[in-house]
Amino acid sequence: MSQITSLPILDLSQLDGTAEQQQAFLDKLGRSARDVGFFYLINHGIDAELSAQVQQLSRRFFALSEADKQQVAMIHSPHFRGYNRAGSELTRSQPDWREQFDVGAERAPLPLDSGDAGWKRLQGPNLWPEALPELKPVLLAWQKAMTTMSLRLLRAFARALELAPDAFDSLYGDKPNEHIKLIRYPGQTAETSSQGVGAHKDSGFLSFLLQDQQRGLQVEVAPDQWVDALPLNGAFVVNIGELLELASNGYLRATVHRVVAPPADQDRLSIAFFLGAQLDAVVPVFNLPEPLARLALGPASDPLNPLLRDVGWNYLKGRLRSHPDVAQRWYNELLQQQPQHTA
Ligand SMILES: O=C(O)CCC(=O)C(=O)O
Ligand SMILES: [Fe+2]
Repeated sequence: MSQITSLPILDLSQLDGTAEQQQAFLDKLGRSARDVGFFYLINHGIDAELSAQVQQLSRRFFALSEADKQQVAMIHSPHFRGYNRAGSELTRSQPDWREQFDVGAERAPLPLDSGDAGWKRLQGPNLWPEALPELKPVLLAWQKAMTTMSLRLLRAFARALELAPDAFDSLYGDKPNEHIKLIRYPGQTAETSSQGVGAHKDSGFLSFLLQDQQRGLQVEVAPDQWVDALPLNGAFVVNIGELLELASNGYLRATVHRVVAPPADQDRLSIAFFLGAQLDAVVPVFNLPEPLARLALGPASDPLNPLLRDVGWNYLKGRLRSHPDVAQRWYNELLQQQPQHTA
């Protein structure tokens, strides 16, 4: 039984302060990341006006006609970008009751040879809705700001683990995985389950959630003990992904979380930003100083979700499992060769 009843609050502006303030931030970061794996981040420097614009445009996107949303349906994208209607994504084989729009780094596809690794197809352009041209510049501006801020936090994590501040730099290089997901959870109806998104861990380094006023996000602080991550104005909810769990040999926790669908006639909007490593990186185990290393239990092993140190394969594994229709259309050859990737 855990005593934790709410998430800790971290103030990123302390990193601009005196040596004592910086150390206080790093201590609290290390503790929060280890004990809960989830916290609120305030004074993060992301322009509130820009985040509000992202929220307003997301609402307008989800209010577009079905035909306009289908113009950017993910099934058209070998790079797993675009729109999915509620019920089409699976978590632990169960449909999630949420509609969503996925945006990644806006990069040209990699040139492909026939024998190339399947994950090389993940890089490529986004799909953008013709009916909402303002969405692209605003989301790309927010993505850039979020990448800068999150890399700063990742360097603070390295310091909190008593590693060199640039210890993780080569894992993301100049091509970090910058994945935005606009998410709308419709209210529950008699026909739908309460699974907004089923219990899961995130796969990357760090995840940031910009919530609206509607509750629903829950964090598993101890086996089967769930704490609400209630919306906190101006804050991001931050959590640790599997890459940091792997890199710290399990010293840091990628904590399980889920979203319960809102009541009937209400909805919930959440904007997620996932910071991941470069697709061609391989995650080493970093040598932590002895007092920390003694507390590292090794990364959790879950037979339903084996962790792969090869970043591209680990990311592709998650995408194939979450979006079987896209997998079937664009990765059919791979599914037949390597059925373990579809488990
Ligand atoms: O909707 C949220 O706030 C959380 C979403 C989430 O956990 C995810 O998409 O990985
Ligand atoms: Fe998540």
